[in-house]
Amino acid sequence: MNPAGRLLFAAAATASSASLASSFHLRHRHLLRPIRVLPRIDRDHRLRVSSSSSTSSDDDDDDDDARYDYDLVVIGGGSGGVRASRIAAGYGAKVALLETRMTHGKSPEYSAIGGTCVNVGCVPKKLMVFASRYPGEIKEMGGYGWSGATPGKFDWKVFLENKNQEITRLNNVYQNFVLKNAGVEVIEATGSLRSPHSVAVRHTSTGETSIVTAKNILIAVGGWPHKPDDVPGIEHAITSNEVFYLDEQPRRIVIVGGGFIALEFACIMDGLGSEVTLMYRGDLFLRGFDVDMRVHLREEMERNTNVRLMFNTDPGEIARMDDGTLVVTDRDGNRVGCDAVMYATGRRGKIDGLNLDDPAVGVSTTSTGNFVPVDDYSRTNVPSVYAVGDVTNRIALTPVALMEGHRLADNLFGGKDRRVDHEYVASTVFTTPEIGTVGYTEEEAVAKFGDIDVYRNRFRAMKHSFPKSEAYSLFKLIVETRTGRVVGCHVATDGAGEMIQGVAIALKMGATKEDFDNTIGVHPTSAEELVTMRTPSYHYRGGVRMDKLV
Ligand SMILES: Cc1cc2nc3c(=O)[nH]c(=O)nc-3n(C[C@H](O)[C@H](O)[C@H](O)COP(=O)(O)OP(=O)(O)OC[C@H]3O[C@@H](n4cnc5c(N)ncnc54)[C@H](O)[C@@H]3O)c2cc1C
Ligand SMILES: NC(=O)c1ccc[n+]([C@@H]2O[C@H](COP(=O)([O-])OP(=O)(O)OC[C@H]3O[C@@H](n4cnc5c(N)ncnc54)[C@H](O)[C@@H]3O)[C@@H](O)[C@H]2O)c1
Repeated sequence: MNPAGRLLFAAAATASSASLASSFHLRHRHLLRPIRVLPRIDRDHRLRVSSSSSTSSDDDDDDDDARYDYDLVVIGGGSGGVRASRIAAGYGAKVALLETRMTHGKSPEYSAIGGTCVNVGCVPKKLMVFASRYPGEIKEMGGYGWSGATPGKFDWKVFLENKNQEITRLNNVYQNFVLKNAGVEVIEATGSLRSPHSVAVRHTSTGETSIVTAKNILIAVGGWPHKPDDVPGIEHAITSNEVFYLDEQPRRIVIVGGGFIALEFACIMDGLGSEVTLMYRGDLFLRGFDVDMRVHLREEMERNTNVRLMFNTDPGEIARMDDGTLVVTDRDGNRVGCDAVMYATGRRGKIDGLNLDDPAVGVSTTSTGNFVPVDDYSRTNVPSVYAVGDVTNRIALTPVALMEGHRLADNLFGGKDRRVDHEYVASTVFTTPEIGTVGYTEEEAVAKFGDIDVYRNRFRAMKHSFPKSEAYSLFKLIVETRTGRVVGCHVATDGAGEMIQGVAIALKMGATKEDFDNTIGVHPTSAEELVTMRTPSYHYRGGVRMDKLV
């Protein structure tokens, strides 16, 4: 199971998405009702009512569609919201999408059209990953015969300026091409629910609020970084939102957390030349990932980065000094001086202000985490209100939000019946090396299947071997013995993200180890290891590890 999903679905610690889904159904039986698939909508056939002058009533007669201003109002212009509205409009639905800002920036929102991923997530993060890897490349050049190369000096301001230009370009593409061309009405406004069929629209430019009505409402507001509130001085700490807009590169940074964001930024900031201390409260970071991969990454980071790894520790206090620097004192009294403290301690649904708990709205939320629970069709407990993406606390990844939004639009307006499918979702932690993963970890597979065969190889890739760098790759395949099916693949290597995408297709199709064996490799690559590991490294029978079968 995808680690992100596994963590998020911790309560439903079952091993397949089918069982995840059924456990979800048991817990949320009250949410379930038969899905009603609508016929394709004839765009020109419908009565259109100006959004500002609407007087539509809110009672629940679904058949009288014409009295609503829109077929669909989407709150939140991120991955899930953009995809749902674009596809819905493509089917002919009248769609309005509300997003608080059209341009990213250092503002209370940080995000803008395109959502977290585009503005303060995947995209700027990946640009920073690219920037951070040049020094490593240059270090190895000597082995290849280049002399005199040095990485020079990283200019944070230049990078940020270029990054900001790129994100502004993407904001424009989303607003003026992706959505406009699809026929979606994009409104720069903040939405909140007034009833199951009406949304208050607070326009960002004027501050004025109007009410629009919709046959269907989609909550796609995403998430927001969460900082614990029991640490004195926590107000001095930044999150991933702010790190993309810091005026200066912190010379020393303390990063708190042990998940995707903490690990990625530890490697990024190290590569860019900051002194990094990673504080993680557990024994080993990336909980939920295959244990071998976690250990391997720790070893690689210890050997090849300057990141100071502090486990079993948590900040007890953050204090600002007279000179503006910060001191983090951990719960054991260790003091670490720095210029910035970044918390990457998880994210919560951004539902504040959505008015969901108003009795006139009545959308259920979780008691912790500000999430909106939904079923396999992304339905909330209120028939006309749906939710997709991070706010639903399923798997917090962009492609998952895209799939959820797409399927919802297919169901509502495309005459289809498509449940969301969270099985075999691949993901990658963009550390150096990257950790790519799809399917079950070794630990999960043993617990679920009892009998498994594990193929494992640790090696030095040709690129690093030649300059004699101490950088290693680790590849693992987890095979269910009974069926021969490959149920998990985990790779720690350069380009793991590019590699794991292809493997995910094979696993999704149910590929067996024999299928992998019958596949001819691409030579010379690291990826060919996936089809050349012929002998199991060890086995489990009845849940017991055996180095050799007897
Ligand atoms: C630092 C970081 C790095 C990441 N890297 C990756 C990665 O490499 N790969 C990956 O797959 N995922 C990554 N993610 C996760 C990914 O960004 C999210 O899973 C994805 O953006 C979720 O999409 P969404 O549609 O649920 O919400 P979002 O993309 O968060 O979009 C929600 C939008 O709604 C707007 N909004 C909120 N409330 C309102 C309101 N009331 N009215 C109007 N608008 C509102 C917000 O401004 C926001 O733009 C990363 C996340 C972070 C924080
Ligand atoms: N490459 C990617 O695909 C990518 C990158 C970044 C983020 N994401 C998505 O965004 C989500 C959020 O990322 P994240 O890293 O913030 O969350 P996360 O859930 O991955 O990690 C949170 C970490 O914070 C720790 N933590 C939680 N509360 C704490 C506390 N009070 N004190 C100390 N530590 C605490 C947890 O133990 C965990 O290690 C991820 O789960 C992932 O789905 C994906």
